[in-house]
Amino acid sequence: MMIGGATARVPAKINLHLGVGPLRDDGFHELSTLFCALGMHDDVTVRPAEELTVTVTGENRRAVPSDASNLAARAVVALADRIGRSPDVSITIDKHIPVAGGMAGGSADAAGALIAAARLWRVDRDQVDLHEIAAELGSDVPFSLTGGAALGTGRGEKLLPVLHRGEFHWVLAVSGTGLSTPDVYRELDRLRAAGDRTTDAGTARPDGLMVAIASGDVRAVAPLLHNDLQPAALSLRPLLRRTLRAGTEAGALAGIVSGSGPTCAFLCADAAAAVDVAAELSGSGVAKAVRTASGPVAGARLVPH
Ligand SMILES: C[C@@](CO)(OP(=O)(O)O)[C@H](O)COP(=O)(O)OP(=O)(O)OC[C@H]1O[C@@H](n2ccc(N)nc2=O)[C@H](O)[C@@H]1O
Ligand SMILES: Nc1ncnc2c1ncn2[C@@H]1O[C@H](COP(=O)(O)OP(=O)(O)O)[C@@H](O)[C@H]1O
Repeated sequence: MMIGGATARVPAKINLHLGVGPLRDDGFHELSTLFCALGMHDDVTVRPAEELTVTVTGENRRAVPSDASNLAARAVVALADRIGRSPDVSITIDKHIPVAGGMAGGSADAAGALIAAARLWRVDRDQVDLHEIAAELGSDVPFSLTGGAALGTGRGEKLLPVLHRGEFHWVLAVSGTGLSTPDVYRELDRLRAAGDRTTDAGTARPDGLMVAIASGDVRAVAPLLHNDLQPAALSLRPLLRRTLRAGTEAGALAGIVSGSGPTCAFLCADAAAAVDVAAELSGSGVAKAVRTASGPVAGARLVPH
């Protein structure tokens, strides 16, 4: 039977802990990070076509490339190369994850394209290791495939599932313009070269936070959120200090820059508190858009047509 198309739904991520070690010879930094997948998704649909095309729809479609540089297109080409077939498909991305926001939106689309194309082409996933292809596409792509909560090491591509209980409720303050991930890592290197490393977690494992996540106790989790990239993101975008302050003043338990930023993520006591914090932040004018989302949620998965 010929399949007409396949759609994958893929979550955004935040880093509950992002410890950045030294710059490696390959240009990446050694990480110790605790990823958490959030209930904010892109949908990626792959259909048979005469040539490889990318169409982007949805509220965050602007600034997403629709040529071969799109990470979803690169994912399809990588899988086609691996199994020795033509990559000619049409890819449609329904984009809801902020672009260049530190929430792994491009990685989500790559992971979605991989599992959707694998389904369309009936790839035997016991024979073809999608995780390995994902890691070649980007450091965050393997986590977009697996989702949940996971400890990421290496450059972020080596994953260990982390025990978690219950749901945590977040408010996301989204900026109008993104930050480039390499620029933020470079800024961290510059700040480190200039001296102060006292707040750096480096590659130590976040054991206390892992215990807190397993307990499901949001008040134990809140004070342990940490991001070594935050000073670099704040250095490039000083106005984010105001956003972080506004979130905690609005009643969040804690606020943190998400990954390389500029999205700020606020942990709230429960779902009702998240709605209140979101309403207050929306009125404060410190963000282009304010969203709520909870997690951990599942990683990339196929959805019925
Ligand atoms: C910072 C994080 C935190 O999860 O994500 P975002 O917040 O951007 O989503 C990740 O480390 C981003 O992962 P990802 O966006 O997949 O990065 P990649 O495409 O692999 O690498 C882009 C560039 O980021 C820098 N990079 C990335 C990962 C890493 N461990 N060290 C690095 O120095 C390098 O300059 C690299 O060339
Ligand atoms: N499918 C995609 N979705 C979003 N951005 C993409 C995609 N493919 C390529 N890009 C490029 O990747 C850059 C980083 O985007 P994104 O993955 O959303 O951010 P981040 O690395 O901060 O999580 C964007 O500026 C864009 O040019």
